[in-house]
Amino acid sequence: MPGTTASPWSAPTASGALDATVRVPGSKSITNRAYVLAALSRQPTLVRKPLDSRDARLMLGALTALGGSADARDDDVLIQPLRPQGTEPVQVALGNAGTVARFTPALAGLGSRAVLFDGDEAIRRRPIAPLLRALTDLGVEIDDEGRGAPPFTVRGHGGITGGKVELDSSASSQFLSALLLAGPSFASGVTVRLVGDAPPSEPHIAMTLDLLRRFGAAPERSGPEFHVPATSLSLAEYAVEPDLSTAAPFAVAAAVAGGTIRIEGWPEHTTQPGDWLRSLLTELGQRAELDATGLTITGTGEIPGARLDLHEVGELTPVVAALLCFADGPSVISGVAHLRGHETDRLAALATELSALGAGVTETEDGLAITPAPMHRGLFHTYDDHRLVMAAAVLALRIPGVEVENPATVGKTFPGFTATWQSMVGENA
Ligand SMILES: O=C(O)C1=C[C@@H](OP(=O)(O)O)[C@@H](O)[C@H](O)C1
Ligand SMILES: C=C(OP(=O)(O)O)C(=O)O
Repeated sequence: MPGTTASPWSAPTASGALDATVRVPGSKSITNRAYVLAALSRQPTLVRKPLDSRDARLMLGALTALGGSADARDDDVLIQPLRPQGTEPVQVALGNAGTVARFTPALAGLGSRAVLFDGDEAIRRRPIAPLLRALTDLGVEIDDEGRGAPPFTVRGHGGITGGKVELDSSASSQFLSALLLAGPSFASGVTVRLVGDAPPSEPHIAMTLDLLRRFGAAPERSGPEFHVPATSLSLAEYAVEPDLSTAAPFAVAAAVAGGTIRIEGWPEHTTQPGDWLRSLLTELGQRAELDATGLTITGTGEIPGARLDLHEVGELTPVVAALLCFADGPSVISGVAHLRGHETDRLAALATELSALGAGVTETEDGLAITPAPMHRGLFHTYDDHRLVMAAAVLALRIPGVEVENPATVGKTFPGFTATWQSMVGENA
């Protein structure tokens, strides 16, 4: 069984209706995009209130290895542009961060070194071959010994010509985002023509285009074709929004336990997929009110079954699946076959762990079928997946005695999760 030998976390059960205000850290997806674009800019960028977590630190480590630098200033981080110097080989540690694994190889192609990319066992199993093929087609020299997966070496030759390329981004939207983020720095820009099934996670593609525009690029999209002209990027300062996918377990907590949860700083306009939770919760009969200070969710504790296509918001699946275990009828989640290539095979992990606690959960070809049933205490395995820790916390609100294995793995995106969760429920951390 995956995981570490650290003690499990006894996740708290709600003793009554919830009443709490919570603040979640910065968005992983925005932070790591802002860091990449800042490193590719011609002048330093002050990234305000970025996420500080394992994935964000891995991104800073990668940029430092590639010739950039980052200085923490209170809650902010000043990123210096990449100044690749020297020719000796370096290494980039990927951990299990999809954004680092997918976004940084192109940056190595812009430098003049051999850069070895490798990380956790799990990242070696996650899809990346279509991206490596597209980078190769754009003139980047990559040696992966035919694996199409880490470990692989990018041999930089001082720049990337760029131009037109075909890409199958159906296994992960991050392949497309990777080419678009680096595109302004290619000599001829980049034109990506998507082939194969549509990429998942459409909001994350919109996020990439939004961030590119803020840094001065002019991406264009026409059906399956994306064009990013060569541009000199720059943005003096950029403030990161709170992470709405990290906010997801807090947002659904009021629906599960009843009561009111306020999430500070929920943006009024955003490209984050987590914003879809407002319409989901409303559709499920809860109240979600957004104003300039944040989002207030008032829940009933009663949840109807639902049929949900989560193709665009796949990373919310673990928390939504946990929520639907408390519905008053069956539910079906579809459109998320690609979750088999996330931090772990999330469909298998959720079917196994939710069933082990008593729910009727089975895998379908592209999702989960959930038949609620009385659930009971037990150890919830987390497969080194932060979002499984969050899903288990949601279950524990109504099931006494849920023990969460390896809670520290939540540090991928929110190192303070268990303490914040306990204070939301009214327990001392
Ligand atoms: O670009 C991004 O920041 C992300 C895109 C999505 O990846 P997939 O398209 O691989 O699901 C999402 O699940 C991941 O958590 C973050
Ligand atoms: C899929 C996820 O992460 P990654 O950025 O590693 O792809 C996630 O956070 O749910």
